[in-house]
Amino acid sequence: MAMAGAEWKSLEECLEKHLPLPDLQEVKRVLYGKELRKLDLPREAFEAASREDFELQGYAFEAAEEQLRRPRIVHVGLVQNRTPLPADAPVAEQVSALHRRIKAITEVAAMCGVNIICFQEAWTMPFAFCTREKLPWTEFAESAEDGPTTRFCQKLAKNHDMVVVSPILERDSEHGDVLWNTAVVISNSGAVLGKTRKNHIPRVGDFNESTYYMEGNLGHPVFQTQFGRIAVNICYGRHHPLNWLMYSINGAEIIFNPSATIGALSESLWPIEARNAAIANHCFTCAINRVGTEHFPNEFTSGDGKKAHQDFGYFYGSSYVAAPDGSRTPGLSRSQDGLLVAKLNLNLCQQVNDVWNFKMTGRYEMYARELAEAVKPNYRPTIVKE
Ligand SMILES: NC(=O)NCCC(=O)O
Repeated sequence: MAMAGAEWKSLEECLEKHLPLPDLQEVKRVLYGKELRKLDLPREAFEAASREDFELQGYAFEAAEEQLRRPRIVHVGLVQNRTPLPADAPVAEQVSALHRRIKAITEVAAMCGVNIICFQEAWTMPFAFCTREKLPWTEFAESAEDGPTTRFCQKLAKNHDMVVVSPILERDSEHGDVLWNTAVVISNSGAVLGKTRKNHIPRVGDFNESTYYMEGNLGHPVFQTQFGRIAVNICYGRHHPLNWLMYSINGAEIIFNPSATIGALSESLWPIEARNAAIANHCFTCAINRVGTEHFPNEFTSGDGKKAHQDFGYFYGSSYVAAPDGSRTPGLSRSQDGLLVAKLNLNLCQQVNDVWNFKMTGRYEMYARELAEAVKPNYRPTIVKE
């Protein structure tokens, strides 16, 4: 089956080009829950985005007014980007170029009043795990606590009074120098609030990440920020409903899903999974994917009998935000760097919870009991036969 690259800009652009207005409105109602109000972002922000050659979009999710609680408004920023330098450029130069790119995008986010910004998975490097080679890719790993990227993000956070979620390749020197796929959460004060690790490591296609790091060992931490309680479900974790659930059980109101995924594998799943998680868990979810094709110096095979190749496939961007009522923003483009700003009213989480009651009707105790049995080596599935 044909798989579009950069030439197919987005589902939204395609629908808008081809559907008559009344049909378009109905299609948007079904695809996006409802049409969200566009945010009135500052003109200078659009000018800067255009100068820096990235897309800027902004949408608002509304909630009903309450008598006892004031609206709990937070602006989130989702960043998707290409790697500016080729993968065979010197490591330090690639990292610096990415720092410069992210600084420019974060400055525009600040103009738009963003309170919490999240970058894409392993944002300081090409997604080189397909290669199964160690050097030079392991040289991109850094300390989560005081590596150069964390120090860079601390400055961004403090300068812009913004919480920064920075997904990196971590080297943990306190524990045998091992690598992890980690997101560092930096408070708007500039302090490192903590870190969380990718719980599910893919073993699909060219996602050979298990060659580099193990499943995370930090559980499902939720970070209390000045702007709300946040969690980070890194990439492949989005296929695991219980992973989303555990962040929600720990109180997450916004779950970020920084990702790196390609069209041939997951593009039809992408619009469903984070949106479904927002619905199922009465929270907001923010799905972020990188953009473009990354070429590697050496050929690698995919273990499928096909010819060796030097790229992973096409990272299709399409980052979006979904709300607990099932509504969602349109996606950013499939082909361009971008910043998506979303204004959330966190009161919506409890409002939807009170209507749909998934937290109340969830049979967690029954699942816990049954799962505890099911994972035992001598378990026999409950199948009733004639
Ligand atoms: N980065 C990552 O875990 N990708 C796996 C593929 C996918 O989840 O779509």
